[in-house]
Formats: sequence, C-alpha cells, structure tokens
Amino acid sequence: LFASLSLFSLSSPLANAAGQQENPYGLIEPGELRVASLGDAKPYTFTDASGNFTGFDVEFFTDVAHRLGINKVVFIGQDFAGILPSVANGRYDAGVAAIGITPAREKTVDFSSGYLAGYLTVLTRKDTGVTDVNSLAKHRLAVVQGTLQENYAMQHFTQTDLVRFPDNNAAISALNNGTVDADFLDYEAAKDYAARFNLVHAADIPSFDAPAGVAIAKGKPAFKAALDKAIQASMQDGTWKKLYQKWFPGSPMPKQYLPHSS
Ligand SMILES: NC(=O)CC[C@H](NC[C@@]1(O)OC[C@@H](O)[C@@H](O)[C@@H]1O)C(=O)O
Repeated sequence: LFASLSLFSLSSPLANAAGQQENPYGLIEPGELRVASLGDAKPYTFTDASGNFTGFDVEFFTDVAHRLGINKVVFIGQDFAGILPSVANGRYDAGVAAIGITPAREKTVDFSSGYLAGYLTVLTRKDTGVTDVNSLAKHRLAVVQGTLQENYAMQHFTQTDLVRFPDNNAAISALNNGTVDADFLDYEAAKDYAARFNLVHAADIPSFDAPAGVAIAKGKPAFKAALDKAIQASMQDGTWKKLYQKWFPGSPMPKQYLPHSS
C-alpha cells in the first residue's frame, strides 16, 4: 500500500508531470480561457441583444480554442487601452479584439501570428465638410485611446484636434451629437456604424503591416506555438474563410489567410 501511495504522492515526478500536462499553456484556470475583448466593435467583436459576445474575432478565436482542446472560453469587455496591460499582468489569458501586431506593442505582450488585415477608416457626418484626410485640418477627430488610430492621427493629422475616448460607443455618440466632426476607427466597424447612423467614410487607410493577432503575456512559448498551429489549421481547412464571408460579406479577402494548395 505504502509503495503505491508514494508513487502518486504530490512530490513524485509522475504527479508533477501530470500536473504540468493539465495546464501546458499556463492558463489562469486550467481548461478555461479568460479573454479580454470589446463590446462595441461590431462585427469584429461585440455583445448581442442578450449580452453574449459574438463577431468574427470571437467565433474565430473560439474555434482556435477548441483546436487547443479548450471548450470553456469566457470573453470579458474592457476599454481598449486596458486590454494589453491586463493581458501582460496575467489578469486575462489572451486579448482578442482586432488588435494590430506592432513592435511597440510587442514590448509588453507577445502575439500569435496575424489573422486579419484591413483598413483604418475616418468616419464622418454628411454635413461636416470632412471629405478626405486633407480636409481634417481644424476639425475635431475622435479616437479611442490606445489604438493604432490614435497613434496614426498624432503622426499624420497634426493640424487636427484629437479628442480621446475610452471606447467606440462614446466616440460614435460624440460624432452623432456634433461634439466631434469625425471618428477614426476600424473599417468594418465604421461600415456598421455608417449603416446604422447614416454616416460616411471620408478615408480608408490600409493597415496591412499591422495585422490583428491574439495578444498573450510574454514568456509563454508553448501557448504561442499552439495558437499559431491552430490558427494555421483554421485557415487551411477553410474555417477562417467561412467566418470571414459570414462577418465581412463583400469585403476583399487577404490571400495569405486562405487555404494554400501547396
Ligand atoms: N478593436 C480596436 O479598437 C482596435 C483598433 C485597431 N485595429 C487595427 C487592426 O488590427 O484592425 C484589424 C485589421 O484591419 C488590422 O489590419 C488593423 O491593424 C488597433 O489595433 O489599435
């Protein structure tokens, strides 16, 4: 009896090995993924009428999680600026919200391989006289804090008054109530808000050099490798294409994410 007990005592290498196997990706809760996301970036990621998270990023990442053998995926809404710091300090296992991969961001977090490349859009009302990036000068432009749009506007729209908001909802209501003349956000979200509030695109700026990736804490090579492998598999078997066509109908499809015949 004693021999058998010692074999499975906590200190035995077998038990430790088993312990390691239960949580190979260093998750907060083994077998569950806690994911920081946004509630107002439809159709990338948003909460539907019953408060459930859905959208391209949500369904794509849930598929990736299933490929990792993880079936419990909990999405939690955050202000965008808080997502990367919270992922870096271990409050979440991942950040998934059309988060562009950039060297600056890679100083605080690691990213999976990219899964979505598109445009940054200047969205405006029909009455503002903002018809392209050159007519932004002397106007007020909303940006969500911490986004690539904020960075881009600070570098390129130097004659424009930048007004910073915590999230898309606040920025869009400022645009609708006239507090700002335009809002700088992601293309597909801009398209959705334009349809809902009779707004127009004044400019669509490519952001292909910063494709969206899954943000994870630094120092988790096994987790990153597993994510990259699952993302690749999702693209190769056509899941990525199916979800893209579902959530971004009519949008051009970046070829690098489609099944490769090779
Ligand atoms: N959800 C957000 O508000 C994120 C805003 C912004 N997204 C940029 C981006 O990742 O959006 C998805 C794709 O179009 C990428 O090419 C693009 O860089 C950012 O990463 O800062």
